[in-house]
Amino acid sequence: PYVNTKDILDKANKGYYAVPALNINNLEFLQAIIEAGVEENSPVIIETSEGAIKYAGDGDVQRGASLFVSMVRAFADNTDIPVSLHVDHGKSFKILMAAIKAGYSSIMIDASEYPFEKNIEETKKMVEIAHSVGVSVEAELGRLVGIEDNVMVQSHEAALVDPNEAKQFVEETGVDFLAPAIGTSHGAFKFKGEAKLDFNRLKKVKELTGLPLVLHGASSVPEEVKKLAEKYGADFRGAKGVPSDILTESVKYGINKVNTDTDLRMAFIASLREYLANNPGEFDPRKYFKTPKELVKNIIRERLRLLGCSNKA
Ligand SMILES: O=C(COP(=O)(O)O)NO
Ligand SMILES: [Ca+2]
Ligand code: NA
Ligand SMILES: [Zn+2]
Repeated sequence: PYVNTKDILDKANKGYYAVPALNINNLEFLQAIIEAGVEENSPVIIETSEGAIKYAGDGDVQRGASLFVSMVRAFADNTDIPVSLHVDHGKSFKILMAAIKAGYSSIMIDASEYPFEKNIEETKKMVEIAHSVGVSVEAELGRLVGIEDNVMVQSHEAALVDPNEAKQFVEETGVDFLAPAIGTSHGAFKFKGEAKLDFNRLKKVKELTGLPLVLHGASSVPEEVKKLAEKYGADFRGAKGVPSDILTESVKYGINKVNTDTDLRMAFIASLREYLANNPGEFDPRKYFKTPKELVKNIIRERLRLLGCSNKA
């Protein structure tokens, strides 16, 4: 069934497990996600960035949002696993309202680049609107280093979450789930040196808020995917993600939603490169998209098991 993201995350919070939030821009990634969720009997959270909504509607954001709701509901209304649809990194009031109007389960209002008080003000406004029509809300505190969907956040601006601010933020905004910045960043090039997250801050934010918490920039960049892509001409030198053991540790300390976009993209392109290199005469998309979808599904299945949400549908 099509559910509210809050329902999925409140269960995960109580059950001490996490659910991946998986970004899509087209049909093929959605098919892979649903198939993996059904095979693992796991809830799944589908999310779309503002760029995805513009892409799907060719710039018409209401059309883009409505298209994604129709696509996701076509699967969700016909399967036994809980499925929700979420706006990732919402910053535009117009896009957030289009998504609410279209029937999204939840939205993220990302006002994390503003000063604390303005983040509270922006988030509070969207919470009031979203809650009035039963839509749940995610917000972000602290700033991620890295490329946030083509917006480069200078590393000197990166500020990890202040746990005491988190308590005040949650109380004043009424937000349903929170993304505390604890050292991850978006994209495939996350750590200069060794991967390290600030688990002390994470534990404090959990103690002080009790809310389901979100890890952004959680892709692992699996070595075998990187190697496959590079074997067929990709240049992913320096790509490095969040190792699996650090992901499981973050779940132990209170993460319940694990945003995963880069791993799906890398898997798809690695397998597509391999297929095209080995099938130079092929031009049927049902053929050349098939094995990429399979690899994406396998990556997702592994992630569902790692996060502990298999058989939690
Ligand atoms: O945080 C993410 C995705 O992060 P990755 O680039 O690590 O997949 N989306 O909001
Ligand atoms: Ca942000
Ligand atoms: Na999000
Ligand atoms: Zn993110």
